[in-house]
Amino acid sequence: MSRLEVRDLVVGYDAADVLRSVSLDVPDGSLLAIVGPSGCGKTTLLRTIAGLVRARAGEIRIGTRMVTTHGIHLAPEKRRIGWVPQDAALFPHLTVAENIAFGLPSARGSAKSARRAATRDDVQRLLALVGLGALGDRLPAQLSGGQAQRVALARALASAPDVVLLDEPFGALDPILRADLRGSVRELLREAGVTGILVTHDQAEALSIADLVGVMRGGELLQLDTPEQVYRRPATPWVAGFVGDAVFLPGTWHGDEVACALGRLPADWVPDDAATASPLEAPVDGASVAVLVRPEELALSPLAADAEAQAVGGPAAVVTGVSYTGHDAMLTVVAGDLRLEARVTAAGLLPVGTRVAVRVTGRVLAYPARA
Ligand SMILES: Nc1ncnc2c1ncn2[C@@H]1O[C@H](COP(=O)(O)OP(=O)(O)OP(=O)(O)O)[C@@H](O)[C@H]1O
Repeated sequence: MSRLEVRDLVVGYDAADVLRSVSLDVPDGSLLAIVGPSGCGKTTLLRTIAGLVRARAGEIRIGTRMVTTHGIHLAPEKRRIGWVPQDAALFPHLTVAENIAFGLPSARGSAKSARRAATRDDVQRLLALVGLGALGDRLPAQLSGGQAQRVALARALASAPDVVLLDEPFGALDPILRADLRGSVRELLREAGVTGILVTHDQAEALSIADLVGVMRGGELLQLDTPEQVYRRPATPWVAGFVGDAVFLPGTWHGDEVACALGRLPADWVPDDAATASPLEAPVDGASVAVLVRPEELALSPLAADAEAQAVGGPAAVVTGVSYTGHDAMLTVVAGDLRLEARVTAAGLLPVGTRVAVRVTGRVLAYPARA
């Protein structure tokens, strides 16, 4: 178990840099999930930490060991890092137990040694840990996708790594298996006490299983925070839209309130560069801002007439669409030029055509308005 620190990492394959000064810190035994659009550099980050790609600049430290810095590039096999790829990548001619034994340092990457080691207690313990105690003699072709991923995790843990890197480990699985496996992988990593980085395309997955979430775009890490902070206080409007549904309204700043189409709302200011700017640097009164409202922050109350809407204080609107998902539903609500998405529980479902008053619950966030 070890802390992982990355400082000002710059990586490129050809002329252009693919990672641009990425810094992150994953405490001992924590799981960091990295999300970001395709091509933003997630896999490159994992490959560089693993030592498979050389950095142009920056440092990587695992515990007290510096594994990458100017003039130093520790070989991948010496980094004490386990790797779980998207497709499990098991050896087809080795049994489950032999595949796991292959990861033992004593097997030294040899199939012959792995066959000999397959009956060892530590292999049996790893098999039990990933819930496959009865399947040690099976070949990979006789496993389901989820079972194969568990074997890949056990093989990665066999070397007693300080850090495990998981590159889209659930990507090829169906949604039910995926949900089931991600819960158990989180528990297994915790039990093994290993620090982990998980790359995923699934924002909900990142928010639900990780201790920390890193949001990348164009080779930069835009935010590294707890899942709650990333969702509740995104560093930029782009992050807000990437990690969840977001409505942005134009507004003006007035002290700790904004005025926008949904009325005058209590608001917190999020400066352009949340990491460095002082929170005191709020805009001047009357300055234009972009107001973030999440769909679940909109409360809808059905109305009998326009007069009632005015009494409630919010704009009168009408429900024009319903997207039902079982436990909740997304309602499209239109008020004049304003089009909003509001998330309601199944019990709060309103039919198309219902006239409603719209109210914002809680504080909203205000970002610098983009020209
Ligand atoms: N071996 C390589 N040689 C040259 N360019 C590469 C190489 N591997 C990746 N790239 C480029 O580096 C950039 C980042 O790729 P990377 O695979 O790290 O992104 P990613 O965020 O993991 O993408 P995805 O989500 O699609 O897997 C992309 O523009 C990609 O084309």
